[in-house]
Amino acid sequence: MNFGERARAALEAHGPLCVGIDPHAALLDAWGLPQSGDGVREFGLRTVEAAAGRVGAVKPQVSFFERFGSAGFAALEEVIAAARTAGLLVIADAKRGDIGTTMDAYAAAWFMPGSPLEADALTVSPYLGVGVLGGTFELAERHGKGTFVLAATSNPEAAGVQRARTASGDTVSASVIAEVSARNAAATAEGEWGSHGFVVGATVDWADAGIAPFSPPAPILGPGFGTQGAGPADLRVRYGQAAAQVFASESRSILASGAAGIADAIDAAAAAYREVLQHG
Ligand SMILES: O=c1ccn([C@@H]2O[C@H](COP(=O)(O)O)[C@@H](O)[C@H]2O)c(=O)[nH]1
Repeated sequence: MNFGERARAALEAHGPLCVGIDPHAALLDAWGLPQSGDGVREFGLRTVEAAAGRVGAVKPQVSFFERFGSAGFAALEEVIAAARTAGLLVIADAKRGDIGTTMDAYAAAWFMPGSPLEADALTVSPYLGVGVLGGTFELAERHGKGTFVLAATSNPEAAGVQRARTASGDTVSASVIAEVSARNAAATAEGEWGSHGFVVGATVDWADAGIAPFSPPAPILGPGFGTQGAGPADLRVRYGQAAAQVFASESRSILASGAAGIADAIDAAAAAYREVLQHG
């Protein structure tokens, strides 16, 4: 099964909630864990244990592991492996973007079967040109992996770059979506979801971003829920017809409940998103 279809199956089985694994320094303190590789390992493994069976996907934020160097990366390897063993889709949020030959090495790190950091999908930046992602797309497709391309990110600072107009008059966000959609169409059988999804923040006004109407046959990663201000109702308000395609990503809002409360927090949030999908 390609990644697009695996994402679709996960969304159908579990609903939209995607649990972010972001071991901020303050959260490590609140969880009573050390500021070290051991701390982020324990934080990640406890989050995975709580998420398993409750949601379809987790999104480890690589930066919070990277700050502990090799110990942090060793911890991340364990967290990713535990999540995948538990049947969770792992979306590695590393936002890789570089020239094509360098991207190929990133793709090998995150997609090659047996690689220490093997994940199911990776966030990638198209801002060196969508063309640099060709080798990454190809390796992902070959191994049933996927990408989430930064199209319209949740942060307000993105507007200046992403809402700018290209020579055709489209916004940069819209042109990224069009280029990646063309790749999906060429690489995917009729009726299947493509393996290259889009990051479209839950805080983004689609008319302003020039991306409405937008309902691609591909998954959407929607950060911006929870601490950044969007709530479950924004699944319909923001994503409209594409609501059922969205992994609604929450990190701090769930992780703040602590190790003792995280399972209940995930249950409550997951139910709230499913309710919006079922009853509007
Ligand atoms: O547009 C984007 C893309 C990625 N992110 C990442 O998602 C989480 C959000 O964390 P919260 O605690 O739920 O706010 C974090 O890892 C970001 O790097 C994003 O926020 N916006």
